[in-house]
Amino acid sequence: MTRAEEPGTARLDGPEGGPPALLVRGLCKSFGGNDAVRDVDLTVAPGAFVGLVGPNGAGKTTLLSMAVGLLRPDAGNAWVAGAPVWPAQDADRAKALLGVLPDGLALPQRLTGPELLTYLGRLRGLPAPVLRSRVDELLDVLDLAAAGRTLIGDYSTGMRKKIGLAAALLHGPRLLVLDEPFEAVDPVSAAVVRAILDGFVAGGGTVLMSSHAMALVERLCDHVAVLDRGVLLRAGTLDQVRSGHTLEEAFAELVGARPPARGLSWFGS
Ligand SMILES: Nc1ncnc2c1ncn2[C@@H]1O[C@H](COP(=O)(O)OP(=O)(O)OP(=O)(O)O)[C@@H](O)[C@H]1O
Repeated sequence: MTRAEEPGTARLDGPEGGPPALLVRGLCKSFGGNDAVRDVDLTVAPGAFVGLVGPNGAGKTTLLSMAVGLLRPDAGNAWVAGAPVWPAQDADRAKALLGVLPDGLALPQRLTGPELLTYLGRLRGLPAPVLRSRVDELLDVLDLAAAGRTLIGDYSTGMRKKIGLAAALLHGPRLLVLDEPFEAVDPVSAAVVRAILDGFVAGGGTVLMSSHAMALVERLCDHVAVLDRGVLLRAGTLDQVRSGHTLEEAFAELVGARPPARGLSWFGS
């Protein structure tokens, strides 16, 4: 069954069968009295490609961070293919299934891209020949091979995003959770990333990604979730959420009135 539901709860279904790729129940987080995420429920079925959209400050990063084990929730939990994300000491199975590209990823500045991936692959216990060939392939496909001797501290923003994505993909996860994966990525690399993600979903993987790029979400995702002020306003298939409009129009309608667009007074005539 695929349907859009009431605010605060949503199912995002793909093919039937098995536990959800990601189950979120009652996630809440507040910072100093500001409710960043309010009691969010979300069910993402295996094989779904979900776009999480919302205005600046809507709570997307906070929600994704709690769902993957990077930020402790005030309440609620998440499960990856039935494996709990919280408490942290019970999250080994969930983390093995997860590939994460966090917002503002803190990367070791004094390692090169190949060193970082090799280090992470060893931590994940990948056999040496498998690790070597995956590192080479990822660097090649993401156009980072030529920068093999460059320290990550000297990477551009887009290169950092790509090495972060490579790190998320390295161990062959079943669920990718990506915070703004296309931010600062050049158009040629973006096409590569799109192809990687399409192939990942075609192979049975599941993607949940946040983005502000509505056209990109419409092009890539089969499901959309709209978050505003910490509340999940709507979730469902792309067509359900768009309901006959463009996603941008539907989004503007859902998140409601904002101050009207206007120029700056000191530039106006
Ligand atoms: N560590 C923090 N300390 C205090 N407030 C925070 C913290 N992290 C997030 N917030 C607040 O929580 C709310 C949600 O922030 P969040 O970064 O999750 O939004 P977002 O939807 O990802 O925004 P954007 O699209 O601008 O990246 C905002 O009001 C933000 O100021």
